[in-house]
Amino acid sequence: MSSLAIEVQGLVKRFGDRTAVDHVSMRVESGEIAGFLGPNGSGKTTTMRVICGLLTPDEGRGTVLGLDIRRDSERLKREIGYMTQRFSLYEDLTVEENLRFVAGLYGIHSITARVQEQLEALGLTERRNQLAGTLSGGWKQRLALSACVMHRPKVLLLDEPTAGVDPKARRAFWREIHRLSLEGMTVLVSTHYMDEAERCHRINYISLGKLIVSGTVEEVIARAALTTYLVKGGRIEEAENLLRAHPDVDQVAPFGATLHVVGRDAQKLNTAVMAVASATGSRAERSETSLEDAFIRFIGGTGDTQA
Ligand SMILES: Nc1ncnc2c1ncn2[C@@H]1O[C@H](COP(=O)(O)OP(=O)(O)OP(=O)(O)O)[C@@H](O)[C@H]1O
Repeated sequence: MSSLAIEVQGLVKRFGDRTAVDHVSMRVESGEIAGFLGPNGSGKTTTMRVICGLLTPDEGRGTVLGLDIRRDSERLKREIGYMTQRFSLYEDLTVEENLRFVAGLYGIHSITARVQEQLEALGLTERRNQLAGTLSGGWKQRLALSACVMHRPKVLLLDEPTAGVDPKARRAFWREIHRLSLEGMTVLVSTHYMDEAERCHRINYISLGKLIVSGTVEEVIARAALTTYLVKGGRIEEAENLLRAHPDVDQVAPFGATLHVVGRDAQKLNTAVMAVASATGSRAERSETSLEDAFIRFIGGTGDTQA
């Protein structure tokens, strides 16, 4: 079998006259954590639903674990774990009862042993008798993840699993994702958080239904071909206004008392930044371009204003 867990080509999904997914091709290697990023409404959820066989594409083809996403959709549903954005648990059941219920749905034979294993794997043992409704957001997500991998899927699709969860709980959640990946699970995860994108082996960026760029974080940043300066000190507000109005400057973003200044033409940006720094008594220094800068540049290229 190929080492590709997910391979889709030219996927198109329309809702009426709206094209939610527009000729998307994507490959995810086995055991890889692939990030799926893009503005709201750019087509991430729809693409995931097509990949797991819940929606039939209008055009295009694809395989997951060698299974055809159109023909083998019923088998696919058993091979894939899918955590939706609003994954719901039974709030008036305990953690353990929720897991036992899910194990029953999947027709798992030795439910007690499997549930015990899942409780331990996700650090939920101490909370096994707690009502799911009383868990914090982070623990609810861990329980949801636990439910989604109960049937030991080889591919896991996670749709914004950590939205609204605090940083500590997000970190714990990502430890689980990495653990599952080390065990050989392939993960496709959508997120709006840049730090989460950086935890992925590769990322895919979609805008207005079109896949704009795929690659490692370094490759994606390099593809944006941007130059970045940090400007600080002096009359910083005046510097910000001048830089914003400058034709050779593409982005100006304040981070505390520092301006993050980005441009496509390194030479012209250098000239612009140095002139403004000198006029306003500020200091300017070259800096690394961030993933966020790169994404904003890609959105600029597609005319999507939803970022
Ligand atoms: N069942 C549906 N019927 C009609 N339009 C839909 C349906 N599902 C999605 N859409 C539209 O398709 C587009 C893509 O939506 P989708 O939910 O896939 O985006 P997304 O990238 O997951 O967004 P978000 O980050 O907000 O979750 C949106 O314009 C959405 O309104």
